[in-house]
Amino acid sequence: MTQSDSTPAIPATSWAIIDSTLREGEQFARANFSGDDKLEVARALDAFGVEFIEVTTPMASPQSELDARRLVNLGLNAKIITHVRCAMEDARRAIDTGVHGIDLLFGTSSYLREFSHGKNIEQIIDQARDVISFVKSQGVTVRFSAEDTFRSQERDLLAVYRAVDEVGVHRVGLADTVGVATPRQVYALVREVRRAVSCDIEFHGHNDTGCAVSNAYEAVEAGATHIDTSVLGIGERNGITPLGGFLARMFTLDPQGLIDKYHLELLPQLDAMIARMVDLPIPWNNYLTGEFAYNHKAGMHLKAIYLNPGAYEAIPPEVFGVGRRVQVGSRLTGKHAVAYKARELGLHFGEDALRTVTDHIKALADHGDLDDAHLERVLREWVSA
Ligand SMILES: CC(=O)SCCNC(=O)CCNC(=O)[C@H](O)C(C)(C)COP(=O)(O)OP(=O)(O)OC[C@H]1O[C@@H](n2cnc3c(N)ncnc32)[C@H](O)[C@@H]1OP(=O)(O)O
Ligand SMILES: O=C(O)CCC(=O)C(=O)O
Ligand SMILES: [Mg+2]
Repeated sequence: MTQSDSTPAIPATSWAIIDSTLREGEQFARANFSGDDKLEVARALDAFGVEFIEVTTPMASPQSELDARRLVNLGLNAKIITHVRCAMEDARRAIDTGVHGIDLLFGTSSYLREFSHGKNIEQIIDQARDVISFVKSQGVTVRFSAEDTFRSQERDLLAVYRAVDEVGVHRVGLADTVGVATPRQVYALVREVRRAVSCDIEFHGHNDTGCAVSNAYEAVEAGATHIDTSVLGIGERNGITPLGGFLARMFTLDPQGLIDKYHLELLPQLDAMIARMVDLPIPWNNYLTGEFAYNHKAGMHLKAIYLNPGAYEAIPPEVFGVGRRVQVGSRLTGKHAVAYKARELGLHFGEDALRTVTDHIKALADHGDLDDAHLERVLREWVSA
């Protein structure tokens, strides 16, 4: 049973989405959004109701800078944030675009300290203090994230997070940059950071080991307030927490809360829009919107599905604007499913005939599943046979 009482397991009001399709998503191999694409994506995310939209740094290229300005000028409800290095020059350029918020990052793992920027923890803290103070002085919301958090030393992380909290950062970020964290590690570290700082906490999780959704969930359970997503999960390598997957996870914990917060029925359009822009199909097993996400086939399932779809569905598909498919013409079918299908066609079989026609369908399906037209033909032939 989904938990739909007045006290949800994890209230949807306790977290917000920072959708990074226009930042992390732009780092996906097949993404090369035009300026107009970005406007379309931002408007669609805003109509859906995400709270924040993260966009590529204006440092990346002249077009990126122009696009950031255009996105800010759309006047959406969603707040526009840009994602920049923890450097004064980047912060200045970001503020100049008029964005509502700035996401700063600095790698704290030995990998990134050695091979990316070459700074030690003290230097990171000093630079973070300066840049955060500057951004705050401009009246802009600022977040600081320790890139590659889960391969960083805990004592370094806590020193950095405490230092930026003291200078009044609005949010700290934990980033599973290479997708290596386990759900239990995410829970434990977010819990630790929750005790160490008073500001909000953001989580950004990659999917290299298939844990992006569960890690985002654990982060929220441990006290994270903001979760990074992208539509279809697009991002560097195999991507990050997908918007649809994260919402599916959270829906079961507070259905009404999600319905109140977002236009969930617009998810199929969002997924289809990004699939079109990156010129790839929506994966067949995609959360909620995959072609077969609501396909029911086995006879034991079909019997119950006809009586109450909730028997084999955690989330009602119509809430997310999708439909279910009931596949009756396979060797796994059962008499209840065949009887329902027959009734839909206005046909009625007695008990013995039903058994016989069901067995006949199974035997036929041993040579390949029957599509709807074939199934109908068989049922009509056998009812009069
Ligand atoms: C995990 C992530 O996804 S992080 C976000 C990644 N996003 C991007 O990289 C956005 C697109 N990037 C770009 O357009 C470019 O990389 C730019 C404009 C940011 C920088 O371009 P370039 O000056 O040509 O440098 P390049 O990309 O080759 O190298 C990265 C530079 O950033 C520095 N750097 C890396 N991380 C940080 C940081 N957190 N804070 C400050 N500087 C940093 C590196 O030291 C290096 O500078 P250096 O040459 O002085 O050593
Ligand atoms: O800034 C962040 O928190 C995340 C940056 C990023 O994309 C990553 O670390 O994978
Ligand atoms: Mg990332």
